Amino acid sequence: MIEPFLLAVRALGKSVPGPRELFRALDLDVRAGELVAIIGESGVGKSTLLNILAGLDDADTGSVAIDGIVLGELDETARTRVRRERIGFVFQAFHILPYLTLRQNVALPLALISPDQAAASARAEAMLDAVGLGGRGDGYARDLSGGELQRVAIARALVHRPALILADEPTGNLDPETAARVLALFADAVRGNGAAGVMVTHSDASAAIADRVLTLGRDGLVERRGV
Ligand SMILES: Nc1ncnc2c1ncn2[C@@H]1O[C@H](COP(=O)(O)OP(=O)(O)OP(=O)(O)O)[C@@H](O)[C@H]1O
Repeated sequence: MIEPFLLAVRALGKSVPGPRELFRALDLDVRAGELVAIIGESGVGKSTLLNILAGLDDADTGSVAIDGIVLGELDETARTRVRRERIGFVFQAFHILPYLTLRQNVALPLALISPDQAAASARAEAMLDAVGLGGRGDGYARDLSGGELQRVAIARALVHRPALILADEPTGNLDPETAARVLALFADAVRGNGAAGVMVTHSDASAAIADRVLTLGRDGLVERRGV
């Protein structure tokens, strides 16, 4: 059977020590080129869900399939490979490594999966250009503003053309104008690359750019209407 969705999540359940159930029977389908925003109160489990989608955390029940590959059926080595090759992650705190140049930071996901380091470096330069930081590749994180750092983080998440792009509060620390620019870039990247995008956010402005807005609660994700 051909899976029509790039990301297909079925009957996902997760509890944390307490014990406290975060969610159960959670389903989510995201098509190629579609950007979904997930909102919900603090502590409902949004970041936990994103980490499960990325294969960084395990669900208690249910399954996550990326491009038809079920993460739970893979051993750790295979799961790491899927994560490296098919997933781009924009973390809230950027995670730009301070001792690497910006070009090396952006090239890193590609350098991990490709032996052609020169090509990785050239592609990183093109990505920096695409996020408005052309010519800054030799610089370091300490030279950048918060908005610039977030743009580097987006360039790095996209450099290896991942099928699934995940973002945890991608505009969390940015002023409204910079946030709008970063969001537009992110949405273009998802749609332009035919990727599936899932973004966790508290911001209405961020949610507004998504194709669908889903609220996370105990019973899973519920579509918000009339945005
Ligand atoms: N490993 C763990 N052990 C114990 N509790 C955990 C663990 N991981 C997450 N939690 C708890 O699960 C809940 C969900 O956390 P999570 O960070 O996913 O929420 P969130 O919706 O992203 O919140 P916020 O919007 O505040 O970032 C929190 O109450 C958190 O303390």
